[in-house]
Amino acid sequence: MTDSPDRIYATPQAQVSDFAFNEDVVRVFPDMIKRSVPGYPTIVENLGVLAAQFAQPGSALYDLGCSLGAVTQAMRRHVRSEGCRVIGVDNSAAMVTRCHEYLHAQDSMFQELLPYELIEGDILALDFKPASVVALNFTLQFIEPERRLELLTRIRQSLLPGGALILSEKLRFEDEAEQALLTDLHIAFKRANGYSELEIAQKRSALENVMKPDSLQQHRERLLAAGFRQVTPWFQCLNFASLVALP
Ligand SMILES: Nc1ncnc2c1ncn2[C@@H]1O[C@H](C[S@+](CC[C@H]([NH3+])C(=O)[O-])CC(=O)[O-])[C@@H](O)[C@H]1O
Ligand SMILES: O=C(O)C(=O)Cc1ccccc1
Repeated sequence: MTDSPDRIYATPQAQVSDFAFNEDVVRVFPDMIKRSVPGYPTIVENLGVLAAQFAQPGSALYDLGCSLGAVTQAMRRHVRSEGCRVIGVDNSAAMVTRCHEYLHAQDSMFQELLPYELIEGDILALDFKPASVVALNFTLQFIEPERRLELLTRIRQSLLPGGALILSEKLRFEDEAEQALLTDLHIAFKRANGYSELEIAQKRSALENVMKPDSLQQHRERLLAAGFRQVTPWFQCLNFASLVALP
């Protein structure tokens, strides 16, 4: 389980196919996400701290679109509330298989971790248990835009008093100049992390039809429409942000 370097887009492809969370991506995912998402390690670690703050005894903590379980691991390390369990959900079989291995490894390294459950399935079809913490860490942007409100409404309905939704996303900016500046800075971040111009361009084209970021205002309005009463950004690094939404 070493971090294999991401070279997926390093060679020219005649036609770049749509990005998918398949076995090739799973193999390099820890390296890919660290080198592509500014602030990712800080967000993940602090998600554990936030989860500990909002966790209610005897409730479920969801990691929706858990990939390899980085957020699940952070929650298991930080949360001390009695009778909680972390439920990781992802619809990529390749991710879930590898996620099991990472969580077993965590179990062998630490004691007194929260129990966990992994579900291979679509978060749009999930039957939510009463939850105190729900994390959507860079997952909502991969959900069809017209289904986002329905998902957030179901999350809101499953949240217990004192709980929270933590939503991390790549942001889009309505102001053209701001969008251009932060896009350029994100490309500079990728370049600084060793990605070539070809890798950056091919990945951008692979993500075009698959990942659809919203603006902060769209997120805020949709969260309020879903029934959340307070929406507070707690982190932003370039065009990547994380919000806490309270029921
Ligand atoms: N409908 C769906 N149902 C379930 N899973 C889904 C769905 N759509 C996409 N996914 C899953 O959501 C994850 C998004 S990655 C999350 C990173 C992680 N949270 C992390 O903190 O490391 C974000 C990124 O790579 O930028 C993938 O594993 C998909 O299979
Ligand atoms: O690479 C990008 O441009 C991104 O916006 C983030 C990302 C990170 C990992 C998988 C898919 C998208």
